[in-house]
Amino acid sequence: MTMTSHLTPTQDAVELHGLRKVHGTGGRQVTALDGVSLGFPRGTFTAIMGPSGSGKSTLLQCAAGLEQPSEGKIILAGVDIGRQNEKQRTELRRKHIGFVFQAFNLVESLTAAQNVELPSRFAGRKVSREQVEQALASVGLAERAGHRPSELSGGQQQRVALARALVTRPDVLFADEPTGALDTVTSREVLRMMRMLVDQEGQTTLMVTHDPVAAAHADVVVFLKDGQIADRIPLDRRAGVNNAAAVATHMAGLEA
Ligand SMILES: Nc1ncnc2c1ncn2[C@@H]1O[C@H](COP(=O)(O)OP(=O)(O)OP(=O)(O)O)[C@@H](O)[C@H]1O
Repeated sequence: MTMTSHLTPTQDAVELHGLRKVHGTGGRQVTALDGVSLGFPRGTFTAIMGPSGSGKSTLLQCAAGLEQPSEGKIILAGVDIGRQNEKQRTELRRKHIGFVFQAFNLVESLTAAQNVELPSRFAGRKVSREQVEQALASVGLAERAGHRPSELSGGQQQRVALARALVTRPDVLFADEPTGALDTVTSREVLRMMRMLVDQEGQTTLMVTHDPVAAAHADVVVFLKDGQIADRIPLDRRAGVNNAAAVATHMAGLEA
């Protein structure tokens, strides 16, 4: 079991300590995470890559408090979530976490602004009209607040989902294949927006992706293999497109 520590405790928005996750029981057990210790520093953008089945989604789900690890500890926004009951964890997620997924999950009959507001309203937390406007403006969609999803491009719809995730100003944004359903051009639009949110608003972001070009927008790429950290490479932002090539080469090495 690899126990290499990548923690920088004083600055991390999320800390994972010796995380293990075993799915299933009896003879059908699968070890999805096998001793992962990793920190995600505040205000940085981390991409998580790795071959299919390497544990990326499990890591994201555990780090976000959606799945319970079999062993290990998760500190989110300074709180040890293993010590919390389900209700406290739900509250912690609502307060401190935003999510975007491959599917935009927007309600077709509602406007962009109403979609941004809806989850907070469900959670019993009122967000003001200004907060909604600000969230849409932060993803460059101030002019589209009154439009329904069908009147927006795929990239714009994902940016609405991004605004919805960010309207409560979460400590950490979790993104699981956020550009998986988008074409190359609209992917870039969403990734540039995510990068800008990190640079301008200090939005801590954690993204699972298969796409080296998407990962190249991050500050650090963590590579998983067989539930363990195979590598962690910091990217030099000045290297631009060369980063995507370096990430792709690294991935190919892991898949070989
Ligand atoms: N609910 C579950 N029950 C049983 N096994 C599971 C469950 N969820 C995940 N696994 C297994 O755990 C391992 C890691 O899965 P995970 O989805 O985290 O990998 P991944 O790297 O995100 O894969 P992909 O890139 O294909 O989405 C895989 O072997 C998977 O089959």
